[in-house]
Amino acid sequence: MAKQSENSHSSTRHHGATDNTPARRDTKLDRLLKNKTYETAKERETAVLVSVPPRRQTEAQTTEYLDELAFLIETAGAEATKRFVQKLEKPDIRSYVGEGKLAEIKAWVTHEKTSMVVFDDDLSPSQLRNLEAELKVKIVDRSLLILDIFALRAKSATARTQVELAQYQYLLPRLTGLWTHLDKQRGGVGMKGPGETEIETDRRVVRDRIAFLKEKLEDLDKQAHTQRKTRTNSIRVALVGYTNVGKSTIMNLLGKAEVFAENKLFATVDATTRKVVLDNHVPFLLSDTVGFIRKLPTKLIESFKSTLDEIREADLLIHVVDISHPNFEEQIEVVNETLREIEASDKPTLLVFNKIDQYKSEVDPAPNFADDDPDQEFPTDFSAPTPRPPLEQLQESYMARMHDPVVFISAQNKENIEALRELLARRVAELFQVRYPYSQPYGTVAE
Ligand SMILES: Nc1nc2c(ncn2[C@@H]2O[C@H](COP(=O)(O)OP(=O)(O)OP(=O)(O)O)[C@@H](O)[C@H]2O)c(=O)[nH]1
Ligand SMILES: [Mg+2]
Repeated sequence: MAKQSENSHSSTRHHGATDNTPARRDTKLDRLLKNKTYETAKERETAVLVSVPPRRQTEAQTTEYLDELAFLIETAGAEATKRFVQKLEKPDIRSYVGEGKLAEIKAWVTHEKTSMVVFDDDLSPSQLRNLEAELKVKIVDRSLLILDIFALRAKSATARTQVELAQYQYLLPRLTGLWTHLDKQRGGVGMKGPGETEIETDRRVVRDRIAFLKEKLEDLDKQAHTQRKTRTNSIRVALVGYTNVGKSTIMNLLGKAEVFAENKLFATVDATTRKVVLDNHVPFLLSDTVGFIRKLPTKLIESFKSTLDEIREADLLIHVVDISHPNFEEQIEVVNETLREIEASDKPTLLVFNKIDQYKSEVDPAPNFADDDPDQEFPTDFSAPTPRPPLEQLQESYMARMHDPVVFISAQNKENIEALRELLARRVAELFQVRYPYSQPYGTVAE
């Protein structure tokens, strides 16, 4: 099989998703030159991506999902070098992919430098074991990858405890024989979880640890709850949305906060709250929260209860959407679905379409993956770009369609921010009136 760089034909890739165009050769030599010193040039781990899309899934969707997986891998500090796709009715119960595809992956892994194989789904404990035995490299599934990124990002005691809890819950059913033959390859992506000794101890120890972490979280929760109680008489607003849509950037704009914003997935894992006073309007509390993503592991949602409380207890949600993303409509759905899951879907909501500066009314088609073509990351379909409506038309249609107020902005270029401020101030004032009919908003709002 010819060595080929990761599929690079989708111009829908963006946000810095892995971009290995043949033109932009990033050879080992280039990297060494960049790093100057040979000895200290630490090589990035390389990852092979595997996806088993259901037959009804379009090629464009498959590419988008793989782009997102490549972006997650990049965020975790590794590089996606190859993609394997196999359309199946449902994943193989034994090895996730079929026998033939597994042999193909094995051939690649054996001949090309590969640190890990990453699956765009969760694997059952037995699939994980079988794949490890067969491929003899690190096997990372979607939950493990997301947990790894969360572990990198979590800073506060609460977030760290939440991540640790989710890691142990992930580990528990996978204890038997896990990673035993991989001791030498420990470290790097997918391995930031509990250390060697814990992995080798029995389930009881892990269960004890889970119980301990749950108790610790309860304590932290009580403290947070008491803190929140002191913020009486304030309307609480929470920024929600898919990961990387610009929530923290908006938080920084409105709240004059210094929240970490970055073109990486899950830049924010800790919740941050700031008091916001817009000119002479009613002050309110604004919280920035963790972003959502498709197939967010349920266990992770459960263990992030305290962070998600910020959303659950909010009076108003600002649902931020990245309109420049080709999949933005599906992302809206993922966010709405997650809100339903955490029982926060019936709150008043402002829909904020961000990144209008980057909106393109034409999106290049995704490459067409042929089912039985072994080199299927190569596109076989170069049809015309998919047209999308001009921004004005999209705005009109959304404004007419949604029952929630809608505003279109560019947080980066500070475009239309005044409209957002006005809308927000008006909604907060209305909510304040309903909630505290006998209160004066000014001077009564506690920090
Ligand atoms: N082009 C453009 N980029 C933007 C805009 N707003 C934010 N960004 C960029 O988008 C990236 C993600 O922004 P964040 O504010 O970190 O997004 P987030 O929603 O907080 O992301 P997570 O915390 O990872 O869920 C950053 O590189 C921002 O600079 C915008 O209006 N236009
Ligand atoms: Mg953020």
